[in-house]
Amino acid sequence: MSAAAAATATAASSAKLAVNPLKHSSLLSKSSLPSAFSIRSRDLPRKKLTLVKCTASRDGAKPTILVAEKLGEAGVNLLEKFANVDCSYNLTPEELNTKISLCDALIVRSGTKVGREVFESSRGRLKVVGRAGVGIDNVDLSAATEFGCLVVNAPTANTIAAAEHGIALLAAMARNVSQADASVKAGEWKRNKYVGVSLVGKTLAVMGFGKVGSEVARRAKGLGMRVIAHDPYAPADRAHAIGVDLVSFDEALSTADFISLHMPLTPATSKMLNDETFAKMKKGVRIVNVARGGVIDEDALVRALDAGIVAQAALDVFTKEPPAKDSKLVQHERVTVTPHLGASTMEAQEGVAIEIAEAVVGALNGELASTAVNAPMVSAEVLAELKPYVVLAEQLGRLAIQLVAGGSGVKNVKVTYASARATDDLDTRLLRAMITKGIIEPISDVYVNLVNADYTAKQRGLRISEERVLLDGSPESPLETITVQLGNVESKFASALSESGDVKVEGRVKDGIPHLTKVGSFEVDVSLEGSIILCSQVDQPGMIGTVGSILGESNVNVNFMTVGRIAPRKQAVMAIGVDEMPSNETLKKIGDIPAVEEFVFLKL
Ligand SMILES: NC(=O)C1=CN([C@@H]2O[C@H](COP(=O)(O)OP(=O)(O)OC[C@H]3O[C@@H](n4cnc5c(N)ncnc54)[C@H](O)[C@@H]3O)[C@@H](O)[C@H]2O)C=CC1
Ligand SMILES: O=C(O)C(=O)COP(=O)(O)O
Repeated sequence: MSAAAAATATAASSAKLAVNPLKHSSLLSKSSLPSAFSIRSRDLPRKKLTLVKCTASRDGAKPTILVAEKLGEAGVNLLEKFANVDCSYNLTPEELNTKISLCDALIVRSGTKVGREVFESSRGRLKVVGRAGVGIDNVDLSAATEFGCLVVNAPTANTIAAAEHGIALLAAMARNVSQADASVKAGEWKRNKYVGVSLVGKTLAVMGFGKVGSEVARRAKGLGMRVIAHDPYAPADRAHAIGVDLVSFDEALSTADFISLHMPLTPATSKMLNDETFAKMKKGVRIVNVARGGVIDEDALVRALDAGIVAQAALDVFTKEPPAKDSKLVQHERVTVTPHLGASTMEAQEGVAIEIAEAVVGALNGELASTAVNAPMVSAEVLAELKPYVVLAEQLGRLAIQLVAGGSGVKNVKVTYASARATDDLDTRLLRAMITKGIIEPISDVYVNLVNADYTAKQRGLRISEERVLLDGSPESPLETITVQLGNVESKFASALSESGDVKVEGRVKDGIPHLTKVGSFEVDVSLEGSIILCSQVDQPGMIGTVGSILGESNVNVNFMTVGRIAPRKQAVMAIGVDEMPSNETLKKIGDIPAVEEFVFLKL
């Protein structure tokens, strides 16, 4: 007798009427297909792949999107085709917190602080924050992630606008354009006072060689400048391709005549220009900032200007926006300022509005946003290939947890991916998140999605270890099998225990459809759609017919039936896929069949 069979014998009586206690209720609608054992599962209605779906559209109602800052018309039009759109600008933090509990998505630019209180006030309804621009320093990403709220941005549509504004400020500063303009308008004509400096032949240090930085570099080369760049993460060959040398931070500071800032504001870049770093600069350096005010210690900049270390500065961004009217920095006569206009061109605003509207609508529709900031970004091709495996992963998690007696005690999850693909050619983040979702959602009120899966698992003390088994053969499909094992648990269906005592289920994708292929040590084959009844019995003739008749009499449509057995006439597990939920009475009749030792009903 195998270990599983032995366990079955002891657990059999207590598990006889194991009815699913789960709250998950998304049953497939009743199929119009005839009740026969040979129905192909691909004929059944398919579930949509849902990674971060909003609650409102689950009920069929239109979602509500709050647009809290001016967004280009084309973007608003796009949103209105899909949702109720509330364009309310200049909200106080209190007004925003009140409104947000009625919204599924929020769209902001740089002027709205989306802090923890916003997510708390939304009470779980807010599913997407769209940042209509690049910098997401005004959004509390950890709070968003904790609350399972996806944050997306529009990272490309304003790149050129920001780069052009950087160049505009560079040239305007070097030639005192704004000061001279104000002077002429005040009735003066001071040609000697506003003599500038030339750009050609000067060294420009681009700090942050990303999208904007590299476009600034390209344009500055066109103006005849020597361009160097500092960026700890940028590839040297990309810089070389446009004739730029990547240098260290200190070398950039000490050799530059002009410094242009293009890194994001992060804890690491906060106040990276400060008293100490200004002291390393060439005397008379000129600084342009179209990144974020916070990357400069503004008081230190005033000191550096007064000390003559910095000859001039041109600033589009400030630590606090708008800055105080009497700000020494803003009022400094050698400082040129604009009110955060980097992204403000007609073209960029139109582009950004469309980019963010598409991302937000896509996310509310459950699509994986390619501009997600707090969730794995997976390309459309990879996602298309992984789609059935993502469904398989969630269903295996859902099945495994339902096989555990008192499911909430689960702490250890082992996932094994068997694949002929090289390790770095298989992105398991999505699969892990979906297994986590499948395990946690049936036993809690937490809504798990791709955004908060790892965080939620950690919070609940769920340790998920992943293992790869490298198979021989051609890696046409990304995966052969996924196995989910829950360790140190008791099962309500003892035959689901592996030899090592874990609850174990294995599945694979066949013809694009996820299948359950193993329960404990028993090989089965049932498509993962609808619900499943697992019965353990001594293998004998007539079992399929007996169970089939009970289900048929109760008008429960069977879509699949298989029997996995250790050996003929020994222990067997029968897996029955059903389209409808059988009544308790029907389940009891199955449990009362003398040969049935234990059974369990599992909802997908
Ligand atoms: N003033 C405005 O209206 C606008 C401002 N921006 C700001 O410009 C900045 C850059 O935007 P993109 O180029 O689109 O972003 P990006 O992500 O393409 O580039 C940022 C670059 O900074 C680099 N970086 C990170 N830490 C660094 C460090 N410590 N030192 C040097 N480089 C570092 C990164 O490796 C990356 O290459 C962002 O802060 C964004 O918010 C962007 C658009 C408009
Ligand atoms: O995209 C960015 O990072 C910007 O700074 C642009 O900000 P804005 O959308 O104009 O408030």
